Amino acid sequence: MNEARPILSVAAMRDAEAAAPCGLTELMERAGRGLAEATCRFAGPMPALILCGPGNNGGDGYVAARCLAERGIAVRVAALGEPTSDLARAARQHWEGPVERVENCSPAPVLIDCLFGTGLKRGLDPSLHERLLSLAQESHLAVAADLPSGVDADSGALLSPIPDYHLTVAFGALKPAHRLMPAMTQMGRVVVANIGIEADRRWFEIGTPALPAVRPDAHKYSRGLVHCLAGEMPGAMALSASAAARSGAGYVRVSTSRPIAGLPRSVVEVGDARLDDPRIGCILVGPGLGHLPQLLTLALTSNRPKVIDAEAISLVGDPARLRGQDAILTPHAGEFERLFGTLSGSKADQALAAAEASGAVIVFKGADTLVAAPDGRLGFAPPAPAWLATAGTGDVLAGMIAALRARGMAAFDAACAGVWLHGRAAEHAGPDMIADDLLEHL
Ligand SMILES: NC(=O)C1=CN([C@@H]2O[C@H](COP(=O)(O)OP(=O)(O)OC[C@H]3O[C@@H](n4cnc5c(N)ncnc54)[C@H](O)[C@@H]3O)[C@@H](O)[C@H]2O)[C@H](O)CC1
Ligand SMILES: [K+]
Repeated sequence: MNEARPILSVAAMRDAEAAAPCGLTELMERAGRGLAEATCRFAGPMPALILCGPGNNGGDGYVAARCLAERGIAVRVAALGEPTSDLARAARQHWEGPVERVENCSPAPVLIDCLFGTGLKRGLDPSLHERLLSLAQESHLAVAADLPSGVDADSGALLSPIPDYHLTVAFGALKPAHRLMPAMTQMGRVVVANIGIEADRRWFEIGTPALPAVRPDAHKYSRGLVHCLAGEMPGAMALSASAAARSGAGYVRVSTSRPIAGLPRSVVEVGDARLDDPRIGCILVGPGLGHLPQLLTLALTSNRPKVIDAEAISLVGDPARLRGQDAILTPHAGEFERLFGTLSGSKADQALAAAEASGAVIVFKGADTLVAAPDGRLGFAPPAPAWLATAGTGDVLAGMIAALRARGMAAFDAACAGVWLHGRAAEHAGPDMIADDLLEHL
């Protein structure tokens, strides 16, 4: 797997800052320098206006102003008032230029927002967010330092309206909001400035997967047998089974009571089949299931790994029923709520709570898909095209994950890999794709 980018909550970021051997002053210096560097690369030598807030996000702004001025860029600074933290006060003192007032400063081609970062506690006052929106509107490029001011770093919620940014420079590590809705869609390109902190890697952005190699002595069973349980609407399982076959499973079979149209000829249809067959690498139940709870019950009687998708998720009834199962669940928001109820906290908190309650790997789908493991690992999907939001793409994802699991990947790794490949397949398929088209890009 490519070096996955770590994601730190506000609390984890504070711990990492405190543990940094270089000290906080140097961290701020590196953050400000990284912001100036990224802005220059992105915007070139255009004149810039930096808005500085009272805390350390503002401190980064004063450092960036000094660095931009050293590069010969025409930079102005406007502040909300005097800095309130010692670090920011020191950074302010090292800025030798004038400091204007945010309320009445004039705009510039590049706007750099250093008003608030991870310390935001509530939405900006209406007059301030209006001012931010209008200064961004009058600029050519808007850059956010760490986070757009108005975004809750842990949940991705907008505490007050923000403009659309072209660039967001995260310091040290991504924060959950960089990969959560709705904030993630307004940040433009997100880059991480390395400031030399040691980041915990239990939460991370899902990166390019390392897929198991096909061994020279492979045969169809050793490459992974996926057993699909077709339900009342077998078209959905045709998509899943095709996706499993195209995702490298050695053998895909579907148990069904009637012929299924649209299956590749390599996928085998069977009547009754034993589900305790040790050759089964993964069972898939849910796509097109309809009201056949007995098929879920059947799947749960087997000790084989399983992917539980779609209607089957709601039919589980009680998350505790999954304890001891080697299961991956792939709910969208509605299915998630039907099984787990209304959980509190951010989407990240909810995904982790669901994984803990069920003992299963949870793929909590959406524009900001998360993969949560019961042991606390959490993968955040990199942004995927919005045109994935169409009927049947979930069936394809479930089939892909089942194949990767059957190929011997661990449940959490298979789920992360499936989510990543699904997003990239959609990029290749293009905006006019339907779910069937994804199969040609796996
Ligand atoms: N992560 C690192 O290693 C480093 C991060 N740095 C930067 O510091 C900010 C976080 O700084 P902090 O001082 O904790 O918070 P803020 O600057 O975001 O703001 C805190 C300040 O603002 C007040 N406040 C909060 N919300 C509001 C509001 N809606 N209206 C008015 N005032 C508000 C709050 O009470 C505080 O006084 C991080 O994002 C990085 O940019 C450092 O560079 C060091 C390294
Ligand atoms: K900011």
